[in-house]
Amino acid sequence: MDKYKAESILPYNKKESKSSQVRQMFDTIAPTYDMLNRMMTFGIDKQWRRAAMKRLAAYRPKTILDIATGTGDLPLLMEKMFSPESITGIDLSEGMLNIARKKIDEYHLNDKIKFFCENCLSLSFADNTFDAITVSFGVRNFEHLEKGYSEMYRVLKPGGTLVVIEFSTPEHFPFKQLYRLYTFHIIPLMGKLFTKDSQAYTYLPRSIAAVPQGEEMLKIFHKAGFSKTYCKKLTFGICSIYIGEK
Ligand SMILES: C[S@@+](CC[C@H](N)C(=O)[O-])C[C@H]1O[C@@H](n2cnc3c(N)ncnc32)[C@H](O)[C@@H]1O
Repeated sequence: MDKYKAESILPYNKKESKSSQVRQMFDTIAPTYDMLNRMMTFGIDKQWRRAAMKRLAAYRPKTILDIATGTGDLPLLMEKMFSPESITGIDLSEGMLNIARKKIDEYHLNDKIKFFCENCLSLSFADNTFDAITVSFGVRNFEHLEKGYSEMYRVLKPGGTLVVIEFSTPEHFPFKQLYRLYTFHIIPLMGKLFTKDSQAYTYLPRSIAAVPQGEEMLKIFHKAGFSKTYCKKLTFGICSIYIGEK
């Protein structure tokens, strides 16, 4: 398996595994995660998720696995937009999942949306289980990107769809320069002011800068077995949607 730069970008130290550090980081920032997300993206993250789910809705999936589900925003949006038969959300962080569970309780969706704590590098589901898999803002945190994608391929049904939403970096002047200034200077400052974990918001721009983008990301899709792949850039290239089929 190839190694990717994003895999060596760690939140805290060199000793523990990336999965363990990522879990610790999200457990710590979970209480302020939603609020800071909205603030840092000026609420545009909601539009990015909606744009991606519009594309997924066209495939009419009935059973969906949302990987790195976090506080559960994507399952709730899917339920609202096209109401599939069932949605399973998995995440490494119990802290994030507890917030997701509270939201599902509030909306009385416990029968339809289920959350489990697991690492997506070794999923507990049988081969060919889901019609679709979604991952929003999760893949840059994976310890092994190729392992993550090959597990997704394994549990997806033949003909099933994978939709990945991930940050990317604008390539052209002046957005490239403005974006760098914003992510490397303003975001860490906000993180310091509003969370107990200032390192989490220096990890964010470093991990975005290192994650494979565009064609490079699609190459990893192909390596895992996905076909009919494409990438759509949003908002000057700040966010990208990647789609592939099994
Ligand atoms: C930036 S949050 C995104 C949450 C949510 N998908 C969203 O759109 O807001 C990234 C999430 O990925 C989870 N995560 C990272 N690596 C993971 C892995 N290997 N397996 C499962 N979850 C993982 C983290 O715990 C965290 O909740």
